[in-house]
Amino acid sequence: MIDMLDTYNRNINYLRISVTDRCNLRCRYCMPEEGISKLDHREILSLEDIVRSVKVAAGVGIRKIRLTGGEPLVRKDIARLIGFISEVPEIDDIAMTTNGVLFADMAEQLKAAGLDRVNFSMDTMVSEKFRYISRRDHLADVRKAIFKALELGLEPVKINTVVIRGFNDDELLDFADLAFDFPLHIRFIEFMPIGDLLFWKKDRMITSEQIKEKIEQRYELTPTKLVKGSGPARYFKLAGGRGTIGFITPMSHKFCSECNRLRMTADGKLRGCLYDKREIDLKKALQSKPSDEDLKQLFIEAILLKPYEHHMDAGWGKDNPRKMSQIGG
Ligand SMILES: Nc1nc2c(ncn2[C@@H]2O[C@H](COP(=O)(O)OP(=O)(O)OP(=O)(O)O)[C@@H](O)[C@H]2O)c(=O)[nH]1
Ligand SMILES: C[S@@+](CC[C@H](N)C(=O)[O-])C[C@H]1O[C@@H](n2cnc3c(N)ncnc32)[C@H](O)[C@@H]1O
Ligand code: SF4
Ligand code: SF4
Repeated sequence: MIDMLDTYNRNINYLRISVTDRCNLRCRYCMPEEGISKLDHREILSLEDIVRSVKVAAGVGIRKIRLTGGEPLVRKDIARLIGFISEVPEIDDIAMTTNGVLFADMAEQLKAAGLDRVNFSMDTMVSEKFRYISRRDHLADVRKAIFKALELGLEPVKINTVVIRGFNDDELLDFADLAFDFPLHIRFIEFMPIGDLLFWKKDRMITSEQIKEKIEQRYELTPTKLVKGSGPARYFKLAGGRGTIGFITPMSHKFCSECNRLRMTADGKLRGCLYDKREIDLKKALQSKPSDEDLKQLFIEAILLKPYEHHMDAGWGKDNPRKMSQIGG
């Protein structure tokens, strides 16, 4: 098995696949109320194309796959896709990032297909606030999903919470309590200026330092490296508690020097960085009956295109056509 290093000597072993740009929520920071122009069925990668791409990617060092979206669970053949990916011998971790709305009823099927673990997004634990931020009434389904994942042992079970001043910064201790009471890993994410910035304001962003200070009013925090994962979060144990809290700090402390990832969009573009609009057109290549070696070269090209770091300060740019839901986070 090979390791693939990029231009800056980083080992790229993690592929995030956005399987659809559709979603059953409309989070204000991610999607407008009317949704986004939905890709036609023919424009998105087929199940076969995704599986073939994963096999090729495994040949250039990819070991971890994360399925994301849009909302990955609205893609009809998602369990079959997981089943096929789990047969690729080099892949040792299949994870998903989901809003959880459809998860509880599908959980057994997903686990049986080979899903190893799940990260749920939940920004608030208050029903009216959930309705406000996601423009839909599904908090109860998300909670049910989280406990179902725990029951099935899809561990570690993580929760992604984008912290937004004036919206959920009054709930930080409630989230910490949740991690104290249950074996859950709550990750506070710094709000990023991505997409059409409909909800973004600089003063809505709270740094992880500020969040940590607030939590230390109630809990003693000790760093831990024991939470399985491939992402940038830094974790802390809560003295006496069952879970952990984590911080994802794209704004206050870039983690690009440890970047290990590549992204594939639903319409088949390889993207070297969340924030870099340059893309490699895998879908177009797939239409011309390429050899595996041809495809492999495209993956290598995308890896070598990875920038040293993001330039969020320079802004998203009007010519950057994608929104967060079309990249997958
Ligand atoms: N700037 C930046 N933010 C990222 C990157 N990867 C993840 N994030 C942020 O962190 C959030 C959570 O990521 P997840 O989809 O849960 O995946 P992960 O943290 O890589 O997953 P683990 O393997 O469980 O550690 C994303 O939605 C983004 O907001 C990245 O490469 N760059
Ligand atoms: C784009 S969603 C896709 C997967 C799935 N629909 C979900 O919500 O988990 C992935 C993650 O991106 C996060 N996200 C979206 N916009 C963001 C922003 N501007 N800043 C930080 N995180 C963001 C969401 O909170 C979610 O955890
Ligand atoms: S963050 Fe996830 S759940 Fe919310 S609108 Fe975006 S894709 Fe959908
Ligand atoms: S912003 Fe780009 S370079 Fe930095 S960690 Fe994320 S994907 Fe990697």
